[in-house]
Amino acid sequence: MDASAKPQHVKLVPEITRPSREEAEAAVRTLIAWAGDDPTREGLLETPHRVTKAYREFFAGYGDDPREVLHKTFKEVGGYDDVVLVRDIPFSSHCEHHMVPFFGKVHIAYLPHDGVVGLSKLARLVEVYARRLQVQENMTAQIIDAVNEHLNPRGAAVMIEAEHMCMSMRGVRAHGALTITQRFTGVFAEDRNEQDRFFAMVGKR
Ligand SMILES: Nc1nc2c(ncn2[C@@H]2O[C@H](COP(=O)(O)OP(=O)(O)OP(=O)(O)O)[C@@H](O)[C@H]2O)c(=O)[nH]1
Ligand SMILES: [Zn+2]
Repeated sequence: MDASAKPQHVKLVPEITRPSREEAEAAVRTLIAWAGDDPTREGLLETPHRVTKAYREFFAGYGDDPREVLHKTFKEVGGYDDVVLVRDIPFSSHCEHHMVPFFGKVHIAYLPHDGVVGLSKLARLVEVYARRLQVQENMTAQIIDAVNEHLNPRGAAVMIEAEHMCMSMRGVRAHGALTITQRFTGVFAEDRNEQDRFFAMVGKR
């Protein structure tokens, strides 16, 4: 869809002035030199172009609207109102502190109130927020807030398990350390049994 055709509510982050492609490529050349290499050598000549192209993909989530992902619900579900859980949704994102990847799995559960959403949409919702500069806690909160706002469930639960490259490739070099964040709302927050059921379904007990 043409970006200009998107509705106003797409503007999820404050307006920023996006630099031109040429300016972004010049910045990549600067970083190559900062790394200690020669941006004019043959193997690196096209790299700034590739990097700016890759950035469009890595950070495509800024142009995505969770409302568009979750607006369509299905009500003919035979009265089904028990938990719907999609677990092990793979994601990769970039930490906003170092701009290096963190990646792992997201588990999302909700107790339907007024219809259900297409299962793929929960994975699409993860992409909306993963393809931005992130911290894991914020991504956890944003996902559950979107589920609550757009599906109005009786309860929701989100857990993210991720490895942060800024903690393994550099800095403390804690290879394999896993960060787990979780958030419960509604029935999941109030009822320990529902939380336990969630943990059992994601294989955490
Ligand atoms: N809470 C949280 N911290 C994160 C996340 N991603 C990266 N970090 C942390 O952000 C912190 C930034 O700390 P600073 O002291 O400002 O930066 P630094 O000197 O590069 O820190 P070190 O990684 O300890 O070398 C580090 O502790 C990272 O591990 C995240 O998703 N959530
Ligand atoms: Zn980091």
